[in-house]
Amino acid sequence: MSLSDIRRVLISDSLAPACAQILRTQGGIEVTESPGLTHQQLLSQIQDYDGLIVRSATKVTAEVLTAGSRLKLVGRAGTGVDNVDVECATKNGIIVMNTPTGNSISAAELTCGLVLSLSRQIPQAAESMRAGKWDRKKFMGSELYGKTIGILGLGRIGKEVAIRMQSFQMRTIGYDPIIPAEVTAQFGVQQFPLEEIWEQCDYITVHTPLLPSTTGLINDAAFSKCKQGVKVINCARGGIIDEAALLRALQSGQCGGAGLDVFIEEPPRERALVEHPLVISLPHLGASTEEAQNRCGEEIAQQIVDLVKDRALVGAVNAPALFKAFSPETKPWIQLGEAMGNLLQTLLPSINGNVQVTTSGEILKDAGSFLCSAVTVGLLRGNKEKINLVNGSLFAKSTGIQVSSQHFSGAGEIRLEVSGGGIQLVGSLSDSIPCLLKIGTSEFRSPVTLHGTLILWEGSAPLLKLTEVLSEAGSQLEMLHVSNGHSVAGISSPVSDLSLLGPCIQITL
Ligand SMILES: NC(=O)C1=CN([C@@H]2O[C@H](COP(=O)(O)OP(=O)(O)OC[C@H]3O[C@@H](n4cnc5c(N)ncnc54)[C@H](O)[C@@H]3O)[C@@H](O)[C@H]2O)C=CC1
Ligand SMILES: O=C(O)C(=O)COP(=O)(O)O
Repeated sequence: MSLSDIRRVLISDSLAPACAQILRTQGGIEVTESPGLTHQQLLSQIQDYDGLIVRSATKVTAEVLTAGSRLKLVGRAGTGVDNVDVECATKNGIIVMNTPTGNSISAAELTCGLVLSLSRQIPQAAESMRAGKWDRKKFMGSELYGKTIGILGLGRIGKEVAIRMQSFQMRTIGYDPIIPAEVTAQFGVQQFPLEEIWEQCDYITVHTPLLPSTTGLINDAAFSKCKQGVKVINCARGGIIDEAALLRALQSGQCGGAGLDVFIEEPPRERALVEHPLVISLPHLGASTEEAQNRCGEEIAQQIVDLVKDRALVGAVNAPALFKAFSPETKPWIQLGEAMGNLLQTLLPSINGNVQVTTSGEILKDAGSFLCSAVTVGLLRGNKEKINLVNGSLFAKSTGIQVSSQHFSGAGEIRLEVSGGGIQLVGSLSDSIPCLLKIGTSEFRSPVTLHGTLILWEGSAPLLKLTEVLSEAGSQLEMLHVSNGHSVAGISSPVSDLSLLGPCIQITL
């Protein structure tokens, strides 16, 4: 099963029309657009599709992924993939890809809009005008000028928020455990430990993914350390600000207002926050601009077309080994690893225990992990229906095979060794073509191209017998390699009866 073989795609959320158009015209893909499918409808239809494209509304659960028996890809036209069970997708060998930059500006602009709205209660004032009032006293605001905004999460969106709020001459401080302080200083954000952030801020905005470490990042304890009347904004994910703690802080006056675009449950059935007079709430609109939707729709479509055309793998969040299979430098090594794993599987009566992958040569210094995945895919091909470079290493663990790698540097040969069950195979590339050099102590006089259908036997070549059997079977000898122990023949098509040649094995790579 090739992961690039994507013929039918289902779009189950509302996306820009450009997405389907690019898939159809550039990828030759059949596209069904069904925004607003119910979970039950999705479950009953997904088996007909190779790819599914969603925004945040469709919940791509384990049930959906399992029902999608031919599903190879889930595309998220947007940033957060928390509506996709990525772990289950990986187990099932399904690529999950997103377009993380396409909607950053829109989300940042909306965040800034909420900061401004909170400072002057703009939506509340507009609402009171609509109700026929002229209430100038009630809506006394405060300037942003000279105030401090704390930005938690200084990635793509956090950075854009900082740059924009600086034009109001706000002081921008923040915290991010990954982005170095020197980097954020370049866009005007001074970082502090979280403990020192709370007491400094007039506004706090969160721009992190929802992780165990960010769930309830702003909670009762954090609110209690904040300035009285602090205003908070969440345009990231519901739950980063603890909703119950926020309600308590609003009721006590510790929090002076909140701008919420996202909720733990969407749409929120619990209405206390939405109905609170100091809360400005929105129905998850961060990415809802024409520009962001066009970008995300076009990008996800282009990424899928690139995959289908075998040009590149862009935006995949769960397939580091597969990514290597698209790079011209590493692609032939991946092919070699798969072919050697497959050869080892054919030579051994059963595979369990340890398989050792040994690389040598400077250019393979960091290749251990993706070559282990490639060897595993070859080892398990035929035993596991959906084995590929997305789930290779996960499958090895569950099958009781331990594939580990070691590397020898130095100026010697660049080669790959795969050993298991007492058999050692040595391979390398010859003009970028995967080749076998040795089986145990049998060293081939010239490299054996690992491609097409091969037959392998111990001993020298019974050339006459071989050509006779092959011609009777309608096949032809294409190459013959001999060594001090084994011989390998490349043949034009598989042969059903090899018994006339004695103990031979046939392998199709
Ligand atoms: N409301 C909406 O419609 C939209 C929401 N989003 C959401 O916005 C959030 C941020 O998106 P991006 O900026 O693109 O992500 P990003 O990955 O570029 O940045 C996230 C940052 O959070 C940091 N981080 C992780 N744990 C942290 C912690 N404990 N404390 C502080 N920082 C932490 C990371 O180091 C990273 O730099 C995501 O949750 C995304 O799903 C994105 C687009 C639209
Ligand atoms: O990209 C994200 O993370 C978002 O939250 C945007 O969600 P949406 O595409 O508008 O359903």
